[in-house]
Amino acid sequence: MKDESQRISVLPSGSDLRLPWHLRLPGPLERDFAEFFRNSVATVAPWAALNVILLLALALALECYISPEVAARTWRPRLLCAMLAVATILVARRSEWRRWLHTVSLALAFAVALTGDWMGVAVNHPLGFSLFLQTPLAILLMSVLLRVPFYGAVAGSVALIAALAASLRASPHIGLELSLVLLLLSLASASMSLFGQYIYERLLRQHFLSENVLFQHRDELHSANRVLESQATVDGLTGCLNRRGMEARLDELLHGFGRGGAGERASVLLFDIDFFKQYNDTYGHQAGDECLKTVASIPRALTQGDKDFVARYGGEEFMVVLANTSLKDALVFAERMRTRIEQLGLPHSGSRVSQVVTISVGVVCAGERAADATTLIKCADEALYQAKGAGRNRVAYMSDQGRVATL
Ligand SMILES: Nc1nc2c(ncn2[C@@H]2O[C@H](COP(=O)(O)OP(=O)(O)OP(=O)(O)O)[C@@H](O)[C@H]2O)c(=O)[nH]1
Repeated sequence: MKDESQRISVLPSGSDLRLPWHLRLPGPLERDFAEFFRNSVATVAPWAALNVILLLALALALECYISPEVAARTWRPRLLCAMLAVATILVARRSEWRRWLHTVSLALAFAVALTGDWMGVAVNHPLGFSLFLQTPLAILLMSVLLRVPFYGAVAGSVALIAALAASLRASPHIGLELSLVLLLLSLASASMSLFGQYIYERLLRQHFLSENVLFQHRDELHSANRVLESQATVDGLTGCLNRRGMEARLDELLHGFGRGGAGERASVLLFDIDFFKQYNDTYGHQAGDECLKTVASIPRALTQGDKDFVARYGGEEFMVVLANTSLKDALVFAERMRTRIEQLGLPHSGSRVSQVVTISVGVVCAGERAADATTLIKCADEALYQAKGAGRNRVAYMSDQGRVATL
């Protein structure tokens, strides 16, 4: 039951994915989102800016056609706007300048609206009021095309509408009614484009948040799996591989034979502590556990190869597998291990062979006539049995001919 709840807790929960109404993401996610947002806007911003340049050119052409005097006043402000549009294209395309994208986009929208206001006040022509329409167009440009972030677009829209109101008041050619119509149009444009911008940014943030949370949980899931995997193959008391881990590693090693993996040899050493039952009876089960841990630390310290390993085969029985090791070398290892454990000097008054803890070892080598894991373990067990029978605290081995001898 406990395991099940732990497993479920690594999956995303609803609260991880809930985006607040004000759109702000928690902590560093907000910074990451800003970059993600800028990069997504950068792909459309150059086309939006190009669109602005074309419209500015068309407006100027129309002004030249209707009234060359008006065009003589408006070409400079229109050129300024076109230059800012070019700057927007450049900033969007260069990744090292991209952090300025929203600032330049805002500057372009302000330039379009404010030059419109200025021209509307300066130009005296029956169609001059249309110049004030650049404000609602600039608001649309800022939110819908250049995708300035929502709060920037709100502030920008308020400032542009205030500037329009001031310009209309200052204009000697525009009456109150027309002023109200123009203001209403700008307000309508602002409310619709800001609403659209809010929805768009919300969807984008939600998508970003979901992906991030899922990635995060996937990583958590992977590390939890790694922990579970190691728990399933490692013995909790000694830190050696458990029997399941041992079987997997030994199979892997033996399957590598003939594929140039770990060479064509491997030696298997099976050992157990002499008179361990008496040790438990004398010193208690807990001291027995400590003794197992200390004894296991010796072969773990002695094994060096990547493919060598030590496993707790069961109870007080351990297995050492030495990859690419001949019988001769395995016997040297076994003898060294036996001596080191004896030299630990762990008192064992219940033992009938020594005053300290000792081990008996059975060794077998999988050579050219490579055996399967079961046969190898059976042979090592037979050798261990002989070591016990020959008086314990010694190493016995099975030769290539299948004969058992003690050292
Ligand atoms: N403390 C402790 N004891 C264990 C553990 N696993 C097995 N044992 C004990 O190990 C003892 C093994 O006893 P036996 O199989 O009779 O072997 P032995 O007394 O070592 O005798 P020989 O192997 O013939 O020298 C048993 O008493 C088990 O209870 C463990 O995890 N902790």
